[in-house]
Amino acid sequence: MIAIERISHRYRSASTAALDAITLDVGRGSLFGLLGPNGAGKTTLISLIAGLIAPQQGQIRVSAQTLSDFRRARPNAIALVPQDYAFYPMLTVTENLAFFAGVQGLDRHQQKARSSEAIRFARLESVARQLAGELSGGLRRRLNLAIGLLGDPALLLLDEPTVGVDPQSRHFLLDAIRDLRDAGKTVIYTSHYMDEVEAICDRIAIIDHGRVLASGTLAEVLGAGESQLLLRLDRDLPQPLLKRWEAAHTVTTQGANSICLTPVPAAALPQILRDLAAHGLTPLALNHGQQNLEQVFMHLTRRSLRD
Ligand SMILES: Nc1ncnc2c1ncn2[C@@H]1O[C@H](COP(=O)(O)OP(=O)(O)OP(=O)(O)O)[C@@H](O)[C@H]1O
Repeated sequence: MIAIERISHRYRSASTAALDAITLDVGRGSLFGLLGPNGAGKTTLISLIAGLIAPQQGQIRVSAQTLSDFRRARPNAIALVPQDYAFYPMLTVTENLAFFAGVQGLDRHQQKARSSEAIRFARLESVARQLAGELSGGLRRRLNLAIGLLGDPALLLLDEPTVGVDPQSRHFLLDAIRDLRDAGKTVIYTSHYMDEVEAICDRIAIIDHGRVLASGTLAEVLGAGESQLLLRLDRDLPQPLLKRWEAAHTVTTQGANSICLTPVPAAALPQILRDLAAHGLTPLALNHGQQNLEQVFMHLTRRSLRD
């Protein structure tokens, strides 16, 4: 549905580009996760897709049209649910929805129908008459989402929709996002939370410093990581063995007597076990396999998602 072709963007006051020749394809009806640490360029990218800022280089095509032609033909088809709360705290939930439905140019009948539908979908019935500024963090996020749904968008852009919410609302929001995808909407979703992205997204892209480091299905991106061996031993690793392993692997300490070796192809396991036996060490726990998304991310960026 969306083809992002070599999009670059540099803010006026910035010395480096926020986006540097980003190319991505997002299929119709898919749930696409954009992962990256602070400052990676996620918000800039979805602001470009939403048409809030104009691309300086490259182009975005939606349903085979240029973004501006698509937006002109279907002004409400792309909705952005921003990171910040985008409603009036002094208005009630219902008044906010009525106001934003009006902004979207819906007629009276549509305003009523779409507001009721958004309240129902976000399960805001019990707080419909409450001031938005008095809602809990989770309910505010749900109101943000409800406002984004008023125009019945085909493409929904969600910028960190679960930041600062309680576990129950987080669960609700993730289920709701999945339901939107199941109803045929295309959803692009940015997050710091690996577990969320692993749980709900069909495809993901890891971005950092404005570049795509990996993209594809979860299995494809995980496949780009290295195999690793996590070991918990009955005592400290002796220096000679550490030196020997460091010649073939990256060895990191993970806590008392726990270490992680990467890369460790399956064929290297028998020798590692022989090394342990030769030094009189007993593995208390041993876990060999693929890295998870967090580890792949660290491997690709050399930093944690929450730096
Ligand atoms: N209005 C602006 N003017 C100048 N530089 C900006 C502006 N907005 C963002 N940037 C810079 O552009 C880069 C990308 O920022 P962006 O907000 O897109 O990242 P992000 O991945 O969404 O980060 P976060 O998770 O913190 O929201 C950063 O280096 C940021 O400092």
